[in-house]
Amino acid sequence: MGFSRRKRGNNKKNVETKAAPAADGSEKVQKFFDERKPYAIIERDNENFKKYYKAQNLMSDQEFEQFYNHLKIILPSTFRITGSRAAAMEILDVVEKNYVPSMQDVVIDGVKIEPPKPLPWYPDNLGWQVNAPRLVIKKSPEFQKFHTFMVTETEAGNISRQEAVSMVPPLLMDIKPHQWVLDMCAAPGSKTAQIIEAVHSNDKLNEMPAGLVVANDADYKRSHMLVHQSKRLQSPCFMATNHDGAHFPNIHVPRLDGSPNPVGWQFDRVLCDVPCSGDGTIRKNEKIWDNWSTVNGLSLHSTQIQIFARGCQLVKIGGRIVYSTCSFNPIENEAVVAEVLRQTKGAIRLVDVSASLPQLKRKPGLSTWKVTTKDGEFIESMEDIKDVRQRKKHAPSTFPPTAEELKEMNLERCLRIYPHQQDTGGFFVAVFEKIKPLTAADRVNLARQKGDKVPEADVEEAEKEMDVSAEEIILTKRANEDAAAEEEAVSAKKIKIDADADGDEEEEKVKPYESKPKRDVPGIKEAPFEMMAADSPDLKEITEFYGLDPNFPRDQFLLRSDGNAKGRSLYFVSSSIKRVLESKDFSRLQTVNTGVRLFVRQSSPVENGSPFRLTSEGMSILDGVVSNKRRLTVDMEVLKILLAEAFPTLEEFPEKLREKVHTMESGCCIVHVDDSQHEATNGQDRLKLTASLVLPVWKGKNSLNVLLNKTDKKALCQRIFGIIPESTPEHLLQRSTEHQVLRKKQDSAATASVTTANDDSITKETQ
Ligand SMILES: C[S@@+](CC[C@H](N)C(=O)[O-])C[C@H]1O[C@@H](n2cnc3c(N)ncnc32)[C@H](O)[C@@H]1O
Repeated sequence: MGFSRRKRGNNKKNVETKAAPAADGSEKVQKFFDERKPYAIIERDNENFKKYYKAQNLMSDQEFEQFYNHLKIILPSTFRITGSRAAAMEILDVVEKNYVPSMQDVVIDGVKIEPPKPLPWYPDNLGWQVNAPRLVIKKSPEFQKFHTFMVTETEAGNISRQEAVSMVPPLLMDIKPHQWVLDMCAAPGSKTAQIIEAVHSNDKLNEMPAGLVVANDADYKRSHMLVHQSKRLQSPCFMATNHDGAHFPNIHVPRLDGSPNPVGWQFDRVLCDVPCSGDGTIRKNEKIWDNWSTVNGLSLHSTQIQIFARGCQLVKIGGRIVYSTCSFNPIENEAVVAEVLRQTKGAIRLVDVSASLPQLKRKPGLSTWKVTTKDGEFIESMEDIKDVRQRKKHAPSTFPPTAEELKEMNLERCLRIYPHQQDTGGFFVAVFEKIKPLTAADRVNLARQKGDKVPEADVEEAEKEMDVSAEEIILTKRANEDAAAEEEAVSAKKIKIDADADGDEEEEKVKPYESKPKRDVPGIKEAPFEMMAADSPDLKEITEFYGLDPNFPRDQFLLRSDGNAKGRSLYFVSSSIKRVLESKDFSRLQTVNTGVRLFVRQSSPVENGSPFRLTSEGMSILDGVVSNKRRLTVDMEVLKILLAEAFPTLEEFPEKLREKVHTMESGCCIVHVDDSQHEATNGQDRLKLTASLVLPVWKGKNSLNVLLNKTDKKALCQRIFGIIPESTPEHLLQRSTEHQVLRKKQDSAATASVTTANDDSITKETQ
């Protein structure tokens, strides 16, 4: 039996979509999905897919039918509530108390629509599922209201749309705040976001985590998606890099105690969420029904092994490495796991995670599977491939392990998650621990850790490993650039790979990694990373004006000058990121971004003010270090004015606040919102703040203006007060008296000067 590759575009047009009945009643809701697109161009059926997976013996025949039918049902949407714990709990409170109760009894066209519900296995109810197609949203005011809330909060970065099963790997990494974590194939970054949150999970104790997160992606353009992701999480412990994961560079990192002999950079946790054929996302990416073929998995098998094997070198002894794909295919899953277990010769072992996330339904990994050629022909061994050229290209590691090998491997410890088990996408996850040295660098690090004498031979070998790796980076780059001309690369180009199992908004499709020189990527310009001297005049000026806490580390600032000698923005990094930046090999690392922007140089000077303004993304750090000199406390009434009005003047605020403001020089300050009076006032109409809220504000001669971008301001105003902020300054100016206009104009000149591309709301609202 052979599976020929279906030609693209040979799918039947205007075929009515076929939704199979689902066992759990979701077929009722499916009706609304199907109404949405009655003449879908994709037929949800693929004989080759069905035969291939049936042959893999994944489950009983009866269950297979259930599995296959469930693939045809459109995926419910799922989301995660993100951000620091306190902020996430606040959003959760709103969802649970304001929205879910109102959606309990919605019936549309005789079908009862279930309200959003928490994913039972996701910790602290922070993962949610919503089974409401567009038609339901249109017809139900309750769902419509919730949808608007979701859109606003997603834009503000407080909610992240992510496929439920894609949330599993970071949870199984078991990350602690002090750990160093590498995400090898990270873009667009939904799992990175979860990792950053885990490293910051102790933030309520006001601790700067000792851990760090490096998010890497081989695709230069996609690696910039990680910058966006990290920016809203405001972590000084984060770095985005751009390398082929299989050749992630070796870096020496200065030792903590300052002693000589820097250590090789290794991580406590590594995630290899490798590029894969993505057939586990078929419910969302319907095109897979049309495009599916065995070629996709076979073409990626070797790349997956290389990335995972490099991950094993980069993880510390005692550390954890997680391998995952959004594919059902054993060639991309167990076969990769088995080969890397083989190659690492007992240095890593599969961890039994059956007790973790107990409510998550899963099946064990396969111990055996069927292999095909690229033409879809089932084969038992390499000898079955008659064409010599084909045989040369086929990886022997695609075949299942021998009975002897299996005894050591424990492949059943892998997790297979199927869509019909809990109405999700499909995923494969395997969790490993490094238990023995794998490289000379491991042996050196282990000996140093134990305080043992380090054998000279190991040190030399470790240095050689470093050099080989550096050389490899250059060689692979060249090889990759040349590869474009080769036949393999041409065929690879045809394969559309789903990069993202995550159900994020962007339905990104990427090709397997092909190195592209940076100059080919338009629109992306990078500034160099330069550590600032702790006693630099700029930092002295900032310290003075904002009364920075003397204990705040001034030697952890980065200057990114964007080619401007005076520098525009000051970024703050954690001490662990600083160690990396100070590595003698730092230039080997293609760093895309790091640090949280705390201060921005203003384009025009302000009389008696600081040349630097504060940023909204820096608030969580600055809140603890800016003195009372540049701080105001306001109540909810004042906050409402600040958020809802486009350009509030001082006259609108209570006298006590006005008095304090008058004593301050013009410029930036921090506003702390006090909601302790909530019960005493008409708090029932609005959200009670459970986490502290701090905002950057520009204090002008006669006005106070919140320095938030439009999206964040709108989300906050809507969430707390249920209103949309005023946004048209012209309209406001027209309404104002001559006197007010004059004064506002005076202030607007100063305020406009503090505006940057990111905090653009003020410019528009004051000019
Ligand atoms: C499945 S996606 C990762 C999804 C991501 N972990 C998330 O949760 O948002 C795979 C990613 O691997 C990247 N990639 C492909 N080949 C790579 C390689 N050799 N090294 C590192 N990344 C690679 C792709 O650009 C793609 O962004």
